[in-house]
Amino acid sequence: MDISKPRQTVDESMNQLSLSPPDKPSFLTGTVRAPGSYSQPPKRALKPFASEDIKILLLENVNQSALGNLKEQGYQVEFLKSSLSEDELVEKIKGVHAVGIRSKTRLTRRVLEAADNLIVIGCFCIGTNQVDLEFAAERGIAVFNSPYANSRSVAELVIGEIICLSRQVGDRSMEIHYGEWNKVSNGCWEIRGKTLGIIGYGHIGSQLSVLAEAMGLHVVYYDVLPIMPLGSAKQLSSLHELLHRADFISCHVPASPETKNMISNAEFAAMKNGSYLINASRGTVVDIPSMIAASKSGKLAGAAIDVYPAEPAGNGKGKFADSLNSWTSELCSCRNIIMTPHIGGSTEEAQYNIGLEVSDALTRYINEGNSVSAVNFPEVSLRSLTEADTNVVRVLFAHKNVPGVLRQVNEILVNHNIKAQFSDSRGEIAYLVADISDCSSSSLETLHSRLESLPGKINTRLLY
Ligand SMILES: NC(=O)C1=CN([C@@H]2O[C@H](COP(=O)(O)OP(=O)(O)OC[C@H]3O[C@@H](n4cnc5c(N)ncnc54)[C@H](O)[C@@H]3O)[C@@H](O)[C@H]2O)C=CC1
Ligand SMILES: O=C(O)C(=O)COP(=O)(O)O
Repeated sequence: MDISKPRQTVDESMNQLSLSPPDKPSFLTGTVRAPGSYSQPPKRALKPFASEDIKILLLENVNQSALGNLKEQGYQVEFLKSSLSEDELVEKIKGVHAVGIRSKTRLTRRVLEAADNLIVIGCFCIGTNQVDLEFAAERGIAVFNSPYANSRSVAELVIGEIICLSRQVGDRSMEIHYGEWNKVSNGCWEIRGKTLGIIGYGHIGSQLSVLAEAMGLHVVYYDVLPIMPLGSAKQLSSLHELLHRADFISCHVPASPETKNMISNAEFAAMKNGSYLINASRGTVVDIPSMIAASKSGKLAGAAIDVYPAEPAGNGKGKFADSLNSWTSELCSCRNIIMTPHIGGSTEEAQYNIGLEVSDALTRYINEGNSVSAVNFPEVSLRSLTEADTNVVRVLFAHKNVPGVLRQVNEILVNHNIKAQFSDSRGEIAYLVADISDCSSSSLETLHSRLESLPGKINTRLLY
């Protein structure tokens, strides 16, 4: 069903709202859950449609906290443990209103073109490089993520890896698993007094900085933005200077054209002999064949890699092989290389919190049109309606950011009392939310079709 179109009339909806419990249908009785405030009088649950008609597709084993949260809303939720290929998604996404993914699932232009009902995407992770954000916005699809719920988990893993690399724990552990006793101190160091170079001093890089200083490391960092140092850390003006000074180098930049292969032959050449590299950001950031060469030449004393240019869609034996990345066996043969299967953010705490945060964002957007914290869309929020706001309809109108559209919209809304209105734009896209009163059922149908007929329209939703 097309959720953008009014299904029940306002009068019917109001009648249902006036029922008293326990007769009131469950999808109309609850108050809309929003983080933080529960103001008086109680919020009125806006529903554009019966909740059971909302279809949500959750991929990549998103945490059960999200599943519970979304099911509580009455939505139909399909839950899959692994990711899907582009071809599979093109079929699967048809009729879906919201999709939840993690870092693996690629929502390409082709997938989004096939998404006939999609209004919102939830990335249950930090990175959003796997989604065509610009095209999603052009289609009026808002994208949300969890900007820092797993930052601490990544920073802690990196701290552990710095010590493990420095003491060659990975190699010693592997040897003893195969029966070899190899008690050595050669090339094993304390980390105290060594220098950590952090590339990308954002949420994760800065957390790492604090933990590292507490362990006695000196911290230097490089970032394209001027960022206030924490503790005694020092920002350097060039990547080259960082490579030249650091004993340990850890990458915490997003995937972008600028960061693609940012650590390659020239950068390995600029590093100190016997330095260590850690990459728990994105697989595109480090050129692995160059890293293998640096490891074999002794330039690198060790490395810890959590992310890869190609990663398997789901768990399973034999999936991380040369067929995925041609250099896999060569990498596995290098000494003192710790390899982990993209687990930087995979802790119970992080996943539970991400599940709640992103499912809340999806629910707020579906139920109230609230786009605050969207990563690709104008951020607009109106106060929640209360039980006292009877006969009020919320209009959600995404449109092209060109002159004259707002005037045309207001010409359509002019026959109603506009109780509240807020509009904002982001690049080519604008988004208007308006609460209007005095809507009869017939005017609602007309309102919807008139807004839909405007030339600048991207999509229209009415909540009532
Ligand atoms: N391994 C894992 O499981 C996880 C990996 N990640 C990855 O870590 C990345 C970083 O995460 P956050 O710290 O939360 O991101 P963030 O956005 O808070 O910080 C990134 C920093 O990199 C800087 N930066 C961007 N381009 C740069 C360049 N060319 N050179 C130098 N600095 C540059 C930015 O100015 C920013 O300060 C994410 O984009 C994600 O790809 C995030 C969470 C878990
Ligand atoms: O948060 C991120 O960007 C990550 O890389 C973690 O991704 P994941 O949820 O483990 O697929």
